[in-house]
Order: sequence, then structure tokens, then C-alpha cells
Amino acid sequence: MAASVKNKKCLVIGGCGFLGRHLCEGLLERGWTVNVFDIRSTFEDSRIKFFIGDLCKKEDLLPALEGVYCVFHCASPAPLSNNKALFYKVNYEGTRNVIEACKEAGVKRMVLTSSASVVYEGKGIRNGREEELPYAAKPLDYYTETKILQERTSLEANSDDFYTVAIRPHGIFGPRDLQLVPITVDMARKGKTKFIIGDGKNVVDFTYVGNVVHGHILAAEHIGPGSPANGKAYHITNDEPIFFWTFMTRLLTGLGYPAPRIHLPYSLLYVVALFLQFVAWIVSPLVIFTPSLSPMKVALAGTDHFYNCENAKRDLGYSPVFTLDQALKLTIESYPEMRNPEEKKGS
Ligand SMILES: NC(=O)C1=CN([C@@H]2O[C@H](COP(=O)(O)OP(=O)(O)OC[C@H]3O[C@@H](n4cnc5c(N)ncnc54)[C@H](O)[C@@H]3O)[C@@H](O)[C@H]2O)C=CC1
Ligand SMILES: CC(C)=CCC[C@@H](C)[C@H]1CC[C@H]2C3=C(CC[C@]12C)[C@@]1(C)CCC(=O)C[C@@H]1CC3
Repeated sequence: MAASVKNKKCLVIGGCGFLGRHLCEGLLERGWTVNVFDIRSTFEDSRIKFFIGDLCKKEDLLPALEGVYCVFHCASPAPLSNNKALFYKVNYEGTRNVIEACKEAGVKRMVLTSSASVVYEGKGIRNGREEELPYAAKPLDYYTETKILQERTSLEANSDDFYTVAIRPHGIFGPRDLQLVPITVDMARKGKTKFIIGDGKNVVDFTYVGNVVHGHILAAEHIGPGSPANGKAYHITNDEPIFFWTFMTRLLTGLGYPAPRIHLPYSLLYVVALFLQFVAWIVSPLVIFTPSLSPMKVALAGTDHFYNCENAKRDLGYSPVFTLDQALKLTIESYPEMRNPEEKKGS
């Protein structure tokens, strides 16, 4: 049974990020008192108390944790940055620090933003259930490797004195997104989105940010004494699996760019991505470069990866608030600056 949270205070760690800021807005609407902790400042809101610091430093965290009912930990280095040391420091060591600081401050609840990628290693996942999918034995990148450590550490910390739960969104998109839309548009403007990787029939999940926020808030309202959600991980998606390339086509054409149309063999692209990763590793003592074509990106663009949300529906009362149609419309409308500058010339 959801606890009443009227005027309960929470701390959103990573609250200045894409998901974090939307989460703050959703929590405020729901009647929560919201504090934000982040290593940077990206927005102002008179309703929110901001604490600027590093989650890897307990002395930075403790002042922000005073009187907090629930922590939402949604901080991470940028997933595609490929900085192994930073991922390990923030996602693993930093999360252990957050847990210790929560216990020291007497905080009783933590909702972790994990990722559905923790069970993905490039092989197809179709309607994957949490209890049927082990953590990826061979994660495709350092980000995923450390998200596994982060989730495992967080769920193992669950006890009657400190309730934890992990939310696994997949492919979050929406207004103020820093990855999916900007990267896709950048590729389009460089003429790189005329290609389809594979046969174009791989089925995936994408999750509108408003639904991810909804799932997080439900999780916070449900964990506690005797809850079936304590210590568990939950897939949270739009529950509308779609061809990856249909989604990309709708996003691109919605922004005025042409649809992808030339098929390239998946295996060829994957081998090229592996080669580029090897070259990047060989030259790394001299120069750091992150190939835009990574094995993770190629795999995500060319294989099935969609997940079952039944456990979240059962234990958290989750169901998507925004449909994919509504979500794509809201997202496309929120990015006038991302539209194809050529479309005006042509009209
Ligand atoms: N974007 C996506 O498609 C998906 C994201 N996720 C997870 O959702 C969470 C949020 O992701 P986004 O909003 O996309 O990322 P983001 O990069 O927009 O936000 C992350 C925030 O964490 C903060 N942060 C990073 N290191 C910190 C530190 N040492 N101390 C304090 N704050 C720190 C950053 O300043 C940033 O504001 C992450 O945990 C990510 O792993 C999960 C599935 C999909
Ligand atoms: C046309 C084309 C191939 C566009 C590129 C789109 C990609 C930038 C995104 C497609 C799937 C996205 C994704 C993530 C980042 C952006 C994409 C690769 C994550 C890796 C972000 C962090 C996660 O936790 C998992 C996400 C999986 C999907």
C-alpha cells in the first residue's frame, strides 16, 4: 500500500541532469519537499534547496541528507563517455558512499536509477523478465559494467533499517534529453542516418522520461516495512515495444530529416566497431578518443531488447502515463532548435 508522502522531504542525487530535473518536477507536483544534490548546477527553482558537491565525498553529502525521507540516486557520468575510471569511481565507489552516508544520516529509503542494460550483453532480449535475466556476464562497455556493480551493491544494502529498490529504465527520451535526440540529430546533420543497421526489424523498448519519473515515485511510495518491492529491481518502459528503426524514422522525420533507407550488414558494422574499440585501446596511452561507432551502439541499433514490466505493475502499481505517440509528439515539439535547417530552404 503506498505510503502518504505529503510534505515528505527527498534528496535527488543527480537532480541537475536530464532525468533528475524531470524527477524533481514530478516530485514537487506530487507534494514532496525536494532537495537536489549534484556536482554541477544547471537550473534554478525557488521551491528546491540545492547542494552542490561530489557524491564521492561523504562530507558533501551529509548536510543534504538531514531530515530526508527518501533518496533518489540518479547520478552517473555520461553513459557514452567511456571513462572507465570515472564510471568506477562514481557508479560503484560513489554509490557505496551514498549508502553509507544515508545510514549515517538516518535515511531509511533509497530509489536507485539503474538501467535495463545491466542484463544486456548484445544478444537479443525479448520480453525479458527480471527474475529470468542474470546480470550481463560480458558487459559491452564500462558504463554497463559499473551499473551492474551499482545495482548489486544497492540491492544488497536492503534491510529493515534501509529499504532500497532499483528502477531499470530503457532508452529514456524526452524534452531536455542530452543523448538520444542530440546524438541522433548530430548524426543526421552529418549524413550518417541514411543507413539502417541490419534488417531493420529488431524490436526494442524506449521509455518516455515522464513514465520513468512515474515509476521512480511509485517505487519510493511503495518500499517500506513488509513491501514486496524491498531489495528488488524493476523494468520500467513504455510497455510498447517497437522496431528500433521505426522509432528512429518517426523521430527523424518528425524533426524534418529523411528516413534511414540503406541497409548495412549488422555483423560488418559490429566488426568495424570492435576494430575501432581496439584501435582506441591501443593508442590510449598516447591519445584518448571515443569512436562514435561503438559495439554497444551497434548492438542496441541491431538487436532485439525489450522488457516485461509486469512485476512493476504488480508490486508498484505501475502503468505508463504517456503513450509512445504522445511521447514522440511532446519530444519533437520540445526541440525546435534540433529541426532540419534544410527543410525551411526547401519549403
Ligand atoms: N539516458 C538514458 O537513456 C538512461 C539513463 N539511465 C540512468 O539514468 C540516470 C540519469 O541519467 P541521465 O539523466 O540521462 O544523465 P545526466 O548525465 O543527464 O544526469 C546525471 C547527473 O549526475 C550528476 N553527477 C555525475 N557525477 C556526479 C558526482 N560525482 N556527484 C554528484 N553528481 C554527479 C551530473 O552532474 C548530472 O547532472 C543515470 O543513472 C543513468 O545511468 C538508465 C537508463 C537509460
Ligand atoms: C539513427 C541512430 C543509430 C541513432 C543513434 C541513437 C543512439 C544515440 C541511442 C539509441 C539507443 C540509446 C541508448 C542509450 C544511449 C543513446 C542510444 C545509444 C543508453 C546506452 C543510455 C544509457 C543506458 O543506461 C542505456 C541506454 C540504451 C539505449
